[in-house]
Amino acid sequence: MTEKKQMKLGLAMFGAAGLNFKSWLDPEVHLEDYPDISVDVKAAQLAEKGKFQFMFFGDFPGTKAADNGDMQTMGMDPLLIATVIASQTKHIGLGITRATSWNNPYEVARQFKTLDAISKGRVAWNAVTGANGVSANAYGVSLPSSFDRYGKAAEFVEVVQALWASWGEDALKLDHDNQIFADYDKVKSVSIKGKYVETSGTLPIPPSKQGQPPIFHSGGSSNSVAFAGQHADVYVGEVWTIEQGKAMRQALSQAGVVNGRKPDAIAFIAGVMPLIGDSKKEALERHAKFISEDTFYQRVAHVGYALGVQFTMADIEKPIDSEILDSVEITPYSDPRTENIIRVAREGWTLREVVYHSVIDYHPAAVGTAEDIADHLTEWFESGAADGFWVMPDVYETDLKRFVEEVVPILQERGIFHTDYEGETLRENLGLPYQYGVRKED
Ligand SMILES: Cc1cc2nc3c(=O)[nH]c(=O)nc-3n(C[C@H](O)[C@H](O)[C@H](O)COP(=O)(O)O)c2cc1C
Repeated sequence: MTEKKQMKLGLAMFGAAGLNFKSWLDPEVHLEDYPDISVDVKAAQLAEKGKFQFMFFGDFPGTKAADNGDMQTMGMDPLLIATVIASQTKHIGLGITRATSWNNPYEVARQFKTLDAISKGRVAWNAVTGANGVSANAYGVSLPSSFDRYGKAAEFVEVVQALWASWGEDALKLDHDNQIFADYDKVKSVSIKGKYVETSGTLPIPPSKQGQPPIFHSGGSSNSVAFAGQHADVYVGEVWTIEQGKAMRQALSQAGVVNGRKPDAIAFIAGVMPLIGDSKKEALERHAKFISEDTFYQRVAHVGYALGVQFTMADIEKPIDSEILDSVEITPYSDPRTENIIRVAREGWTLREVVYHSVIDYHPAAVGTAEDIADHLTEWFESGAADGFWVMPDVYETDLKRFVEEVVPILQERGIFHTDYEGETLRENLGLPYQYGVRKED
């Protein structure tokens, strides 16, 4: 019997008590010592207990929370948080974002190879261009056009990978008899002068257990997909329907093939917000506690905008009229969340409950019992919409715990999620080939 394909799970980590900005208000969360690294470590250990293949750290330097009731996220540097987590875990991978638009490639190469070595091959670099002008300004630069962002990103990754390979794979000797630590003829200086970045020097760190970190990438535009085709092993993206997921996977596959790679070379990881409860209603009520009045009304307006109507207060406690839903025309300019809004609304929820389904968010929600959430993941995975999921629980202490204790066992029983780590390194656990230096061919 051939083994069923296995989904990958990654935990979204933004250096807070959960993905919801109000997660700090959950009675189970104790943040008297904010910022408190032990909260992040505990979430990582919980995800490792659930055999998540990786954690995914975002990075938005320079930004501050929008509302006095919101928790600040990513105030601290994710690379440093991940370093502490690496020392307190054994298996889970650590995918960390560092944008190419405002960082320096030598610095990135050095930090990631150091952490990859320390963690014995559990690190990935999420090489994003970054689209946030506030972050760029904090680094004293302004954000260039998409063309230049991706032009620079491609050069940046090649410089980083060339630096990673500047220590020859077999340069380390540790030969006590002949007192030879390393063959330094095999440690070569890299000299690259590109249009956007340049370097001249060596990075004297031997390969980690996985050679070097795999490349993750997150974006959405065609430039981003083309960049991934050449450089990425894993793509974390925003899609709201199974059809959108399938199209994204197909686009990534084609972008890889154009670059001489195998059709399944790039794993597509879709975001999902698991809203878990003993019933759908209860899950929605719980999630509603984390949405402020202001945000709620902004989202009502947004749903109206996507559907081409202006809702009034009288509409909020009623299901959305089916005539409105029938008349919506989806065009390339529609909000990409529109089809998901319509799908949820057709289930007969009130407008208030439709909003509580997180239809106006960065990623779709899976709502209900552990079984409902497992069904959502199974359906998306088995229909080819994603190779895995970037899981965003509202609160780690409560929602992640339930996900690990209740959803993961169902996926394991269905034979679509592993029951233990396959190997020691992140590459082994993601099924990615060993790589050292700039990619040549798969
Ligand atoms: C899932 C996901 C995670 C992202 N995380 C970050 C991040 O942590 N830091 C950042 O500066 N940008 C982040 N971005 C933004 C991307 O860098 C990208 O610039 C943005 O999505 C715009 O897409 P485009 O570059 O394809 O136009 C993320 C995007 C996605 C889809």
